[in-house]
Amino acid sequence: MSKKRKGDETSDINDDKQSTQTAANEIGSAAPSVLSEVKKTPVKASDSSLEDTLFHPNLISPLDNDRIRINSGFTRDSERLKNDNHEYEYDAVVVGAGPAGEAAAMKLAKSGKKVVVVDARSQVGGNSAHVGTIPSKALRQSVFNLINYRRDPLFSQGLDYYQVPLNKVLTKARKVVRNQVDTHTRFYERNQIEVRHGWASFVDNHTLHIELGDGLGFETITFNKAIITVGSRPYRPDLLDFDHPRVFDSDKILQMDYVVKKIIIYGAGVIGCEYASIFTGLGYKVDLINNHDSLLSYLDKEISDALSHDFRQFGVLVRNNEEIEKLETYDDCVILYLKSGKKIKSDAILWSNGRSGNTESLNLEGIGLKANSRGQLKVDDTYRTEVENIYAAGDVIGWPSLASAAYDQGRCAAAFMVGDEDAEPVSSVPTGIYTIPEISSIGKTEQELTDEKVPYEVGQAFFKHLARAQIIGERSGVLKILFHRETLEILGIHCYGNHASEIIHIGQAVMKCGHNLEYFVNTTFNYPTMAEAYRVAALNGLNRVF
Ligand SMILES: Cc1cc2nc3c(=O)[nH]c(=O)nc-3n(C[C@H](O)[C@H](O)[C@H](O)COP(=O)(O)OP(=O)(O)OC[C@H]3O[C@@H](n4cnc5c(N)ncnc54)[C@H](O)[C@@H]3O)c2cc1C
Ligand SMILES: NC(=O)c1ccc[n+]([C@@H]2O[C@H](COP(=O)([O-])OP(=O)(O)OC[C@H]3O[C@@H](n4cnc5c(N)ncnc54)[C@H](O)[C@@H]3O)[C@@H](O)[C@H]2O)c1
Repeated sequence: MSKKRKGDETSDINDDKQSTQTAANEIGSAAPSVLSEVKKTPVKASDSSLEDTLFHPNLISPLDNDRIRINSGFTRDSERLKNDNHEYEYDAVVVGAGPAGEAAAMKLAKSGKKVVVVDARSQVGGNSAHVGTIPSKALRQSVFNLINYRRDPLFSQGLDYYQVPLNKVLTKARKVVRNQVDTHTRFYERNQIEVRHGWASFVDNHTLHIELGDGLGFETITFNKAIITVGSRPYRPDLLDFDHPRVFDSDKILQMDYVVKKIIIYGAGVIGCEYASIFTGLGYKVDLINNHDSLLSYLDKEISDALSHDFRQFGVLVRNNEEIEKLETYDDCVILYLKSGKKIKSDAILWSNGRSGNTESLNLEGIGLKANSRGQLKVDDTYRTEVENIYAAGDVIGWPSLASAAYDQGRCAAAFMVGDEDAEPVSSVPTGIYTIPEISSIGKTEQELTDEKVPYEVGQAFFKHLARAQIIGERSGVLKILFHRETLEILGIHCYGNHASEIIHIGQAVMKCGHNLEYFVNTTFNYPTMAEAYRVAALNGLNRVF
């Protein structure tokens, strides 16, 4: 009779596994499912058939017939690259390899679909990686570093102040773009997603024409379903001659190769404000022409005011409620005439007044679709267009026109396409504006809560009082938490200051988890940190409640 000793329970489990494995091998099922079976079946010490069995480890012999098969249930690889049951070459085609297209393609591939991505550029990444988010943020970072360097007395003594050519600071941005393209190219490769380069247009609901360029002619492919993720491009009114070397939009500005002293930025949306920060940081004088009566009027009013104040401090001349009448271009300058009668002379103009969806070249008539006047497509809650097998996501559907949301929308569109039951359309998106300093927010503004007659209260933390902010030399900045004065539910968070776009995510997570303001008071924050602003703001707000 065997004796029970330390580890007996383990030996029982192993013994049980052994016997189950033998049975499993006979019917060809996989070892891993056996292991999970073992965990579910507790072994009783009094089981007499096991008591006589000695403990021994599971020995693997390459000479026996045990083989771990790929179709064990752990992976769907075996199903990948097999078409669904239909007559077309591909289960799905994704038109556009920006964030929306990439996310859609990844989700489709992971769901076992045969997918092809078509993009007009010779590299993946979309406008986001080539001319939008990535180069502008990398450029901003270089300018931010330059500003800090100039401000720091350790480095700035004896430093000649000169205007830095945009092209010079763009060197770093180009490197980041290249790295991003490499990273995203690998994603497609690793997931065995075919990528074709050329301009796509629809022949009909199941056929795509691809113009290959470079005299290579064209090809046609057939597909069961499609996702349109063609993104957007700067809106170019006929009023301006964009071929002139002093007239730029946000794509063309990345090619500017001369130094200017003054620049007009027409359009004070997100792009206009971000570039106003970049150009003043480079030492240029900026005239920022705003069609509205305040900057980024959808933001918290105090934050919009703080941005205007800081812009003025840094030499941006903000001109509100103005509209273009005409632009004259000369070899050595441009002159902007405004409807108010003003005229502004400058070295160049950056037009940043909105974007249009890239739908013209898609031959939408071929599939019975029509875009709106801004080239955007209408979709339902599942990202399906009015044509049953055609979906759309990203900038081409309009709101919110952000890379962050485009990625989620693309993934969700594909999830709905493959019938995922838990897919949810994108609804709450944080704002992240990379001016210097940054702005970020989530939830409602004071104006919205006042209009809705919600009894809210405000908690504030000014960065200049935080130890971490003082250490890193942060001069301006504020975190505002708006909360319901009775339930303490967090209703909105608004942040102005460097790292705002990171700081906001702490609040976003807390809101999403359903915690109220007390979370920030009952949680110990690292010290010194910028995150500590949440505790300071929460206490400040609670002190107002009576
Ligand atoms: C200057 C600037 C800064 C920005 N900064 C930010 C930021 O900081 N944060 C943020 O979240 N968002 C930012 N955005 C917005 C962000 O870039 C867009 O929301 C994002 O690129 C949209 O992604 P998308 O997948 O819809 O399309 P896109 O990135 O526009 O990609 C679409 C792709 O489709 C291709 N395509 C178009 N038509 C065809 C066709 N007929 N056939 C084949 N291919 C075609 C294009 O070549 C392109 O590669 C910024 C935008 C700009 C312009
Ligand atoms: N940090 C960021 O998140 C970030 C940075 C830059 C750009 N973006 C995205 O890029 C988009 C474009 O930014 P923007 O600053 O150029 O413009 P915007 O969308 O903020 O609009 C600026 C102005 O142009 C008008 N407009 C927009 N599209 C138009 C069109 N097709 N025809 C005529 N007028 C039009 C608008 O009504 C507005 O008055 C934004 O929607 C923004 O989401 C985001």
